[in-house]
Amino acid sequence: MSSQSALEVQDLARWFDVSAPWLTRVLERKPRRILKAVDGVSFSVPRGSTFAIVGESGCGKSTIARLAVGLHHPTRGEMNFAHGAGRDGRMRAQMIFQDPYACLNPRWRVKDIIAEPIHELGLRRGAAAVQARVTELLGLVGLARSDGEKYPHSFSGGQRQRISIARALATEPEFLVCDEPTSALDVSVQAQILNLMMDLQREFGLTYLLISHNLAVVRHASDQIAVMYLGRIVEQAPTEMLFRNPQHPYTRLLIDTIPDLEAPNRARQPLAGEVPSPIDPPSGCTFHPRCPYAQDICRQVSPPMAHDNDGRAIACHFPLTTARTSPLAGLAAVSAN
Ligand SMILES: Nc1ncnc2c1ncn2[C@@H]1O[C@H](COP(=O)(O)OP(=O)(O)OP(=O)(O)O)[C@@H](O)[C@H]1O
Repeated sequence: MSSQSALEVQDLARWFDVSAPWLTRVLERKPRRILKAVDGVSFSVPRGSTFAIVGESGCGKSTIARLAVGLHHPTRGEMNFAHGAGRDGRMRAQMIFQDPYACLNPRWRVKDIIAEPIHELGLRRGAAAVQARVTELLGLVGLARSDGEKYPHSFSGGQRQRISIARALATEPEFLVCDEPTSALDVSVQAQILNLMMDLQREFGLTYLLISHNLAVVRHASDQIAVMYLGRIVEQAPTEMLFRNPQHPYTRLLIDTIPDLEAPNRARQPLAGEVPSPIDPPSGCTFHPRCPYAQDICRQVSPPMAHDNDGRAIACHFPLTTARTSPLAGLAAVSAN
């Protein structure tokens, strides 16, 4: 494992057995059904950086987040953190969820919620030291000492997310897995929480795995983006490269769904159709039924992942080259006639 990496993921897969119960299967002659939520994903996350995973609902993002914090075990492949379990035997990866309210005990005061992991892990000795640390953590996330006396229901969604960040920081993590941390929040509050996360990253050298269905949300917060479709990464690149020159048709279509204030009249191809079921995925390239460029080979052969020297990886038989980034717009213009 490279000393620069905080996390290396190699050929990671997580399958779920979604078959009917055994007796039903035998009596009704139903086949076993396997859902490949994540199927052969590889990436590495440099220390102190933010690696975002984006894609539509059901593509496997949350399953990767859960694998990262040990809530799922891989069916195949590996996920290695640089720090391992740490010298003190504890994992330094913590998770921040979409719905902070569901993760905060409603009967506990905020100061007790934040103090619990400090006490559990023995990170401070004595009530005064724990209390001082709680006050420090509240300050770090922009809350007042007096907020510690209140219960979670007294806070807005954004403030609750600040509380769950403080609780995560209480464990002194090196790695935070953030699963849709802002999607339950108003747009203005989303930016505040993302800015807070970026400030904390700079201050403590944290590494983030940021999961989102929304490319616009991760654009300013991430260093690299992996775009997932039906359990696989279809394109991965440094953030600005991905936005400037998306090469997978799916990435291009996702970018086209972002309202663009600078070019509101730009021709766009809508992202048509639903994500197919991962229980019975399409043959070949699983994106082919929705792809404007699909040809016979796309229906038959799954494209391998190709890496270039600039840090881009892409799995597509017909990547959009720079000269070809506008045919989608061309198609839209043709279909409008
Ligand atoms: N425990 C499970 N048992 C069976 N299927 C599961 C389980 N967890 C996830 N899945 C399925 O795996 C696929 C990927 O789910 P996952 O939650 O990882 O996707 P996602 O991209 O995070 O979507 P969303 O944004 O809707 O959560 C989905 O089809 C989902 O129904």
